[in-house]
This record gives sequence, C-alpha cells and structure tokens, in this order.
Amino acid sequence: MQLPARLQQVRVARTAQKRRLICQAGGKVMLEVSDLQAKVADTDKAILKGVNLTICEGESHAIMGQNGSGKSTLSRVLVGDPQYEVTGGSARFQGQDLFDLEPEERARLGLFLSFQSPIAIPGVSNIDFLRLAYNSRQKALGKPEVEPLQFYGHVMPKLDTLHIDPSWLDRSVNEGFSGGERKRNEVLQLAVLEADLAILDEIDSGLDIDALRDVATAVNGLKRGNTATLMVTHYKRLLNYIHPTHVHVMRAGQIILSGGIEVADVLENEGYEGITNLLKKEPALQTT
Ligand SMILES: Nc1ncnc2c1ncn2[C@@H]1O[C@H](COP(=O)(O)OP(=O)(O)OP(=O)(O)O)[C@@H](O)[C@H]1O
Repeated sequence: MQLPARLQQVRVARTAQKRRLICQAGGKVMLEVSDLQAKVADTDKAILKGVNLTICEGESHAIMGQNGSGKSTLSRVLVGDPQYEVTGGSARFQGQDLFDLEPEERARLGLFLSFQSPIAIPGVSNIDFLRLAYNSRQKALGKPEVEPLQFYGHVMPKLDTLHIDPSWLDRSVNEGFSGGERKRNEVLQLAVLEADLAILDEIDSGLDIDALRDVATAVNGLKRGNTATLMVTHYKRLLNYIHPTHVHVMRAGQIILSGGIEVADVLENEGYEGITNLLKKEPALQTT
C-alpha cells in the first residue's frame, strides 16, 4: 500500500535520525542516503528500490552483493551519471542536497568515483588532466591555483607511493594502459584530488597481487579523520588491506544487511546463501 506523501517523509526522516546516532561520538555525518530510488533514464527499469546508507567522517564502508544487485548504479547515481534518473528518496553530502548539484559541483565538494572501467582520454596528458582537476577543486575550496612546477611537487610523492613511473604523467589519460594500470591511474587521481569521500568501484578487479597492495596502501595513506571511503567489491581480499568499519550486502536494489567484517566472513565462507540463511534465522537483522 502506498503511504500518503507526508507520512512517507516522516518515515524517511525518522530512519535518518535513527541512523545518525550510529556516528562515532563527535564524528560528523558525511553522506546520508535515505530511501533512494532510481531507474534507467527514459525507461521504466527501476534499479535502486529504497537504499538507506549513512557514512560518517573517518569510516570505511564496503558494499558487497551479487552481480546485478545495483552496487555500481548506486555509485553512479551518487556522482550524477545522466544514465540514471532519481525517482524517490534523498541524498545529502556534506550537508548539501546532492541532487541539487551538477556532477562537477559534487566533485568539487569532495566526492570522487573511481570507475569499474576507467575511460581513456586521447590527446590529454595525465599531468594536464590532473592539474586541471586539482585546480578546479582548489578554486572550490577558495585556495590558490597551482602552477605546473608547483604541481610537480604535489604529484611526485603520490607517484612514489603508488610505484608509478613518472613517464606516465606525459602519456594521454589511460590511452594504451592495461586494465590494472588504469586502476592505478584512478587511484593516482584520487590521491591528487584528496577527495573527502572516495567511492571505489571494484578497484581490486584486474589488479595483480603487488598492484592490489600498492593501491590499498595508497588508499589507506589518504585516510584522514575527516575523510571516508565507500568500496564496492566482490572479494574479502581487498578488505584485508583496507579494513572496513561497515560492510553492507545489497540485493535487488536495496541494502538488506549491514554489519562489520563478520558479514564479509559469512559471504566468504558460505556465499550469498549464507546471508539468506542468516536472515531467515534472524529476520530482525534485515535492514530493509
Ligand atoms: N544503463 C542501463 N541500462 C539498462 N540496464 C542497466 C543499466 N545500468 C544498470 N542496469 C541493470 O541494472 C542492474 C544493476 O546493475 P549494476 O551495474 O548496478 O549491478 P552491480 O551490482 O554493480 O553488478 P556487478 O557486480 O556485476 O558489477 C543490472 O541488471 C544491470 O543490467
């Protein structure tokens, strides 16, 4: 039964209020997603069917879920991918209504998404691309833009951490890069931009063991008390490096279970059937 609109709002506000209490003492809510619904633009295909998620400063969240459960769609809707249309619910980031902002405004506000399949930009060098993005964020923060030489000083230590050869800076963005190199390049972008909330969509896919360790080390090195991470992953191995404070399971466009690393352990040992069995035994654990 459809609830009257007013009642619906109250319910959303109440659940949001309840979740806010989860924040560590003193910690600020960074992202608050309430009953988010979204469909593929210009179609009737609904994908997100009421997602609730609260991320506080200093937290690392992992979202796991079977193929097609809506994890990437959630990431893309948050950054404003025009492929999708928001049909209900809300999302606030750093106190602002996310859906009132253009994608580039969301980025300037400190939201970063590393794509599952990063695209190439022929003709634009990595260093120019990085400096442009960096200066755009500097401007938004009311800080001075940096000159090329000064920017080298900012980017060089990041290359070191990621074990990236400086020659990458002169190459066109991702052109001719292998899948794993593209992922590393994405984390370089993240490191340079120093985003507040990094959404990492399957950052571990296609990485060899050393690259996974480098990427995870770099992500861990970026953590500050007032930043947060949202990782989409299929495997616990990433979580062995980037320790999550929260692990969520997504099914059919909703987050159905939230907990700590033990949720990833159930998945690793028993698969999604283990989650279904757990929720059958303990229905109260189900979040939606
Ligand atoms: N632009 C689109 N047009 C049509 N269907 C789409 C579109 N984007 C997503 N979908 C469908 O929505 C569902 C959720 O897709 P999504 O990519 O969010 O899943 P996922 O949980 O990230 O999956 P995976 O683990 O395989 O990456 C899938 O059935 C997918 O085919």
